[in-house]
Amino acid sequence: MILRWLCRQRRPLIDGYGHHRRQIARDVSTKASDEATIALDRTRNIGIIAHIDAGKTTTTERMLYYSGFSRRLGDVDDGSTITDFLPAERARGITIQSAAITFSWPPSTGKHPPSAADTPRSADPHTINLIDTPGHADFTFEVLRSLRVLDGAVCILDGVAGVEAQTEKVWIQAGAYAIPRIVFVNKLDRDGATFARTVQEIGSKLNVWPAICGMPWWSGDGKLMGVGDVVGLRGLQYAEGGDGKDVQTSNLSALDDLDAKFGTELRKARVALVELLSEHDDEMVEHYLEANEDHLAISPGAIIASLRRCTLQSSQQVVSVFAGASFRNIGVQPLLDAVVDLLPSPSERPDPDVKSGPASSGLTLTQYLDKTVSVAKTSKPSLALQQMSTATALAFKVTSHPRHGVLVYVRVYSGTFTRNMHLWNTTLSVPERAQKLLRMFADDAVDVDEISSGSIGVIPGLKATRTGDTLMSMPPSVNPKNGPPEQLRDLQLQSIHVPPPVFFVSVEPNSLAEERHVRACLELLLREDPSLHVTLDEESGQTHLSGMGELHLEIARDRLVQDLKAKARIGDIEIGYRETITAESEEIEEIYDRDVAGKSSRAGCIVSVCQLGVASAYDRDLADSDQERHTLDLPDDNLLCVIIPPPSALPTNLPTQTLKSYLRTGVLAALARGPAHGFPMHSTKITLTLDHTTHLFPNTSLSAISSVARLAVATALRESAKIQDTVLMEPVMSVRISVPEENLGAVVHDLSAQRGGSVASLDADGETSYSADAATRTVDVKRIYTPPDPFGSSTASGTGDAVLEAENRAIRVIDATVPLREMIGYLKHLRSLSGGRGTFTMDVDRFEKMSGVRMKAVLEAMGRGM
Ligand SMILES: Nc1nc2c(ncn2[C@@H]2O[C@H](COP(=O)(O)OP(=O)(O)OP(=O)(O)O)[C@@H](O)[C@H]2O)c(=O)[nH]1
Repeated sequence: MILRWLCRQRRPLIDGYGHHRRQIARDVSTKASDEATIALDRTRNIGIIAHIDAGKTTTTERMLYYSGFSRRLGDVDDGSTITDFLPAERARGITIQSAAITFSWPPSTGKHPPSAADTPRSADPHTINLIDTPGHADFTFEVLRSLRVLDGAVCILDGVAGVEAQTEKVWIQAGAYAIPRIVFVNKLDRDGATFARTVQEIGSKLNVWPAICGMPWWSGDGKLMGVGDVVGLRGLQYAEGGDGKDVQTSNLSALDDLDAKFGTELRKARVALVELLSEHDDEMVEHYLEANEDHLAISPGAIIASLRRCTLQSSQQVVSVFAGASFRNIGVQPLLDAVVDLLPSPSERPDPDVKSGPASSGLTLTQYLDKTVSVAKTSKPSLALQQMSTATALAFKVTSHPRHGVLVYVRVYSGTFTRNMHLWNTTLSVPERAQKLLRMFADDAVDVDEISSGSIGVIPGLKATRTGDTLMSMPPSVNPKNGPPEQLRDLQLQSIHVPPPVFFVSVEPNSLAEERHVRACLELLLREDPSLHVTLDEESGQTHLSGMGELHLEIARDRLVQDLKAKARIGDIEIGYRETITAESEEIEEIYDRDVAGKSSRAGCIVSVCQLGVASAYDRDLADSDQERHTLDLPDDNLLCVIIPPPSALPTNLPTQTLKSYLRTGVLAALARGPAHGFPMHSTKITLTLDHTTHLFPNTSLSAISSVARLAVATALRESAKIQDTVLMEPVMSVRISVPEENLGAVVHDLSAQRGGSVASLDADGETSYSADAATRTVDVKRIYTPPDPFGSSTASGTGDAVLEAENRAIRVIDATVPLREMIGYLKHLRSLSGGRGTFTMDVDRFEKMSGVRMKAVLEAMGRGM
């Protein structure tokens, strides 16, 4: 249509058909690129983050309802939500997987003439890709991998509980990815809700200035009726018991008749908002002066623009705060407007960093592609063109769908992925094919022809791609099996650090016949969730599945047995101890010589093992030898040092990288089982020497290389254990506990006397979390404006409210390190010590050697004995 129109318009002006066609193509492509720019500008990739139970799923359900995506309001409590669709989520009423869902806000009507320059962004429909993340600490990794691909986040706070421990943690993580955030204070309908204290905690615990844009509007008897729009100077009253679509709007003069006190408070809030913005945004000062220093005369458009500038500052100092109660359908539409008005489009986000091979390249994606293009331009122009159009994406989630099979969720960072495209997985160096492309609407999928830069979409049917892998489009001229041009082969988007697993279960197929299916299910589970690990103990034949927390493994177990129908016995959840050697082994020479699948295969190597950080008797200077040393970091602080022939001395089927990779696989298999107690090895240095005259043979295969490395390391570990006993190491957690002041003594005593914990710091009086590093705290809590609450001790509004300060002071924060074993079931105990008010978060701090007495107790409890 566009093309025909252009033809008619341009025919008299052109002088030749070729020129004509080029001109049209240019015009069409300019128009297409304008459309693409507008589409990108009108896209928001956002996440919802919060502490468990703050109301993320309930709020998401409202968003879907108001956007027209769903026609009914889902309820977490009766298991009818759209985003929590896994059976385990519905049964437990919690979010486990991040769900990605796309909708339009404001609802799209199909026809949208361009808006005038001064209308807010939220006047035009935007495509919102929303990810509802889990709040439970065991799923932190799930949150992290979602944050990695988001451009902005809505942080939901529970108006009764305030800023909770998990919120602080996720807030800091979002800050580390420089993700702009806005806050929604939810559950303000509940008894005991306090907007004022929650807002103060945003300053004291999250170290960011709260800019109140929406405030609760309570009736005289303390019932939440609606919200005050501080930017638009309006009161929004929601029909009681309604679905939230019936909203009565009152301007200031109407408010003065309706609820004069609230009108006065709304004016105060506007003054405080303009004052705060003026401190962080020079343009707001200009508006203020232009408005003759009248805070109320500044236009809402100017305020929204200022809030947006502050939200997008590289280190966010000001956060816009909105109020409501999702469950009562109050305050969600203004929050949606804020998502569009304040959070960035993909084009406003920094270019992602990339690494080349295992190391960071120090370049962003665009810089990297530009660099390879300029190199290629000098040699081969066609290559330059291919690289310019390279589409790259990060696979941030893999899941298996009952109807669509394995789905890989991707965030596209450059170019456009189209249907039927040949792809290259640069992390695994394997080709893939995108036969179909989908856009997900929670559990439903719609076919699309392309997924363009800045978008989130789904590629079904990929064979190998896992969460965290980088995918790249293949130029049509290249044989897909050979991979992309050399300069691009190694390009990877930064992946996500996976912390070490601390719990495990054994998985045993019910019968030999089930083994293959169980293995396939475990493989799928690992593709979905890289924070799970599977190790196969070659000697006992047992498979161990390990993860980050008890709930994490419980859910993995349910998924394996109930959803994927793996017929296997799953053992009890146990702590993942590690084993370490205390003596250096001698050098062990191993020659592997076996028939594999009817073919004889032979390889050899020499191995010695010692404790990491202890000088080895077998360290030798390679200056005069023809060998090369390569050092490889392995999980669990193990280190592999391989001494191998230089590339020129290696057979052609064994290039250095391949040789190292197969040696590494063999060594990892041996390290999975300690020699005395069968726990994975920790802090072990392995020196493996491979001589081309004595260890490589004409029939040396890759599997023989792995096997000889595994056997030699296992023997060396046993030899070391014969010289001196191995020691167990246990996970020690870094724990942050929040408790009321009056319970502080009891909790600290319990930690140090009963649980072997060591308290690292207690916050100073009146300070909360950020006080641990007071130097980094920039927010002066006394200067934060808060409107009055109908409940609780604070009734007076204003800044520096002494009552609120006293309330803040009542909660103290303890930072400690405690062995994980002592933290099992701790939440229940903490609740009993603190009248139900204590909360905590924990992460793995380190693995620590256990004393003989402690080790004995642990082994006895496991029925193993020393
Ligand atoms: N009174 C009241 N209850 C609410 C409100 N919002 C959510 N709830 C309730 O709070 C509980 C938790 O809500 P969810 O939406 O599941 O919270 P979540 O943050 O998604 O929880 P996780 O996914 O498990 O982290 C449910 O019982 C909701 O009905 C609200 O505004 N007011």
